[in-house]
Amino acid sequence: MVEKRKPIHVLEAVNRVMTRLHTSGIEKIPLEEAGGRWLAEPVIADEAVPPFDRSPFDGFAVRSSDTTDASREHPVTLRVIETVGAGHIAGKVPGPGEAVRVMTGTIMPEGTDAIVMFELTKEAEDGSSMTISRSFASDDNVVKKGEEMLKGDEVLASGQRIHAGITAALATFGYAKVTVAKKPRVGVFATGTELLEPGDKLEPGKIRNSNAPMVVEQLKEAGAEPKYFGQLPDDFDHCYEQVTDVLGEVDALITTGGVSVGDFDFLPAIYEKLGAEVLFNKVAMRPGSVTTVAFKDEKPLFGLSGNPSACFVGFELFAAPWVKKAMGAGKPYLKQTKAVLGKSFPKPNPFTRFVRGHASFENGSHTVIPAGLDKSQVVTSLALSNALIVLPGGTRGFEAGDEVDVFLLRGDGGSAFYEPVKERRT
Ligand SMILES: Nc1nc2c(c(=O)[nH]1)N[C@H]1C(S)=C(S)[C@@H](COP(=O)(O)OP(=O)(O)OC[C@H]3O[C@@H](n4cnc5c(N)ncnc54)[C@H](O)[C@@H]3O)O[C@H]1N2
Ligand code: MOO
Ligand SMILES: [Mg+2]
Repeated sequence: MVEKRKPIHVLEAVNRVMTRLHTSGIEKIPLEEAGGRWLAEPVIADEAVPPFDRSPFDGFAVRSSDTTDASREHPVTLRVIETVGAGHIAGKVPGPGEAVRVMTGTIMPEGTDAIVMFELTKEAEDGSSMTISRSFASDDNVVKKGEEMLKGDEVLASGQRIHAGITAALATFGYAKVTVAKKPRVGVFATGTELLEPGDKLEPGKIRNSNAPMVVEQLKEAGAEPKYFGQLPDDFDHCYEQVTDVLGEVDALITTGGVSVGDFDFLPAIYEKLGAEVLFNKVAMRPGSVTTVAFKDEKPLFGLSGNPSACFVGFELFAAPWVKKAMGAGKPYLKQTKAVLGKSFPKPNPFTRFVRGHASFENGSHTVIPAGLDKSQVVTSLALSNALIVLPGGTRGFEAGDEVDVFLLRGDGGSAFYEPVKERRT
């Protein structure tokens, strides 16, 4: 007699996984390796930025009081006493009627309080003087110390994913090493006697393993350190032995296939023999209803479906946010938005459906259309998708023009929480 599983809502399933302890520990890594990781501590300005008053132009540093009477009719000529480039400090202090030639980024010479760009001056052939025909006030064209940040300011809160702009801020404030959460090591097994590797020639009854390379890639996108342990045939003893063998080496383990109720679906029995705590083994969603998550000694075991689209969705909903939270992400979930359905989806479903779709942002509105065949077994729709369209379960389908919830795949910023979509429409 086949076991009857009780489906739980997606939100409940997500919460059961995400409320478990997430610890990978922290480490300090070189700035140049920190891209894609999450800040485990806030970035604090170690100094003001800019750290000194400086010139924003190639021009002349002047004493504004010398220019008060300058006009087109009565130009003022100042003696140029020195030339200073960025990184150098003026050696002389200009007196009345004197100016210093400075380049962009140069610290303001002592005694000067305004910058006149070259284009507004007339220089003597020999460079010994220059003439201006308008007045300048104190601080005109001076970039002031601390204009951008003051010493001790919080520049960035922790929990943000490090991109090029954050790298620039880290470099500015002297973070040659950056404190980040350690990458969780996540093991991957593909189960199924029918599986061949991508380089193999097809044989009757066999298919190429697409789940393992896909999940490894999803893990990389999520920022984890994937470790692919290979394929396992549908043999209980062999699978059990392999799973127990590798558990010590990883922080989490993902398997694909073998989680349903078939005669050779051994994952449920493996969880039982391991004494793992099964959080759920049926979710009210399509695809991926058989997705199972169990914990063995605080290590999650993600039993993803063998069907490629179900495997993909199960990863994005449960494994990816766990990985990101373990890595210190403040916003571990897929980015969520609303979009207009560009094409009708007439098939009703009692469960929430995550349709692989293509979202585009044009003329100020988001439109999303289903990508390819919407079946759990389908692989190619995944290649065309950049979004999951969330269609709540109910008794009728959806029409073009309906507003729908959308999860954006591979987006840079995520959401802080898994927003409960209506799980059932009436
Ligand atoms: N009696 C029932 N049968 C099934 C149910 C059910 O509720 N009652 N659920 C169906 C649903 S929904 C899904 S989804 C699948 C899930 O099956 P498993 O997770 O146990 O996966 P397998 O049986 O091992 O494989 C399913 C399917 O996927 C192919 N596969 C497996 N691994 C890979 C891989 N690495 N790369 C590409 N394709 C893979 C496999 O050949 C099968 O065709 O169960 C339904 N059945
Ligand atoms: O769990 Mo299956 O993927 O719903 O189709
Ligand atoms: Mg099966």
